[in-house]
Amino acid sequence: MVSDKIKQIIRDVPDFPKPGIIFKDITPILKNPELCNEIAEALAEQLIDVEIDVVAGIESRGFLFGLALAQQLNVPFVPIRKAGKLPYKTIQQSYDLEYGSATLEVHEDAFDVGQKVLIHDDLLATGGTVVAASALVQKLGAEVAGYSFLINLAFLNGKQRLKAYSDKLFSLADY
Ligand SMILES: O=P(O)(O)OC[C@H]1O[C@H](OP(=O)(O)OP(=O)(O)O)[C@H](O)[C@@H]1O
Ligand SMILES: Nc1ncnc2[nH]cnc12
Repeated sequence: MVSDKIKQIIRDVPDFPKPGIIFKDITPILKNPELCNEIAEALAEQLIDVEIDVVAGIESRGFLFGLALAQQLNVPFVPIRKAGKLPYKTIQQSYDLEYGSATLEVHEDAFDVGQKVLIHDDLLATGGTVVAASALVQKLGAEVAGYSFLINLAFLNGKQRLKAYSDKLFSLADY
């Protein structure tokens, strides 16, 4: 199964980027094109019953499979980026994550009012990052259609924080 393959190939790096964090390193996945294809297909398969107009991926690891997922679903892709990277007019949202804090931005014309936006990232930890992304989606008058991750660190209970936006949460490998 794809979840077993992901768990086998991921590298745990203790104390990165801070003492006490066990970092889930997905770079070994990227060296395996067959598994990358399988993951993109499995992400799309999980979403078969979800109405989705756009996939939004979060910089940077959310870009890796976000575009592949959008192509599988045949819908547009929107990059949600860290502050200062997007060239046109943006809106911003600051947040805390498992090991720090940051600001996310999206172009102000990224979504149309009422569009159903699937938020994709590689990993759900505390949920701070995707909550900020959800706030950006809502600020532009669009709706969060659901969330898609390769990995859910379920012991950190990020899911609880997402319920205010959508209870549709999909992941391929849970810890
Ligand atoms: O659920 P949270 O506690 O918010 O943490 C999850 C976020 O942390 C990581 O990103 P990071 O900010 O390290 O950036 P990167 O993708 O550029 O490595 C990961 O890719 C998620 O976006
Ligand atoms: N433990 C972790 N491993 C990889 N990325 C993360 N983002 C937040 N927590 C993480």
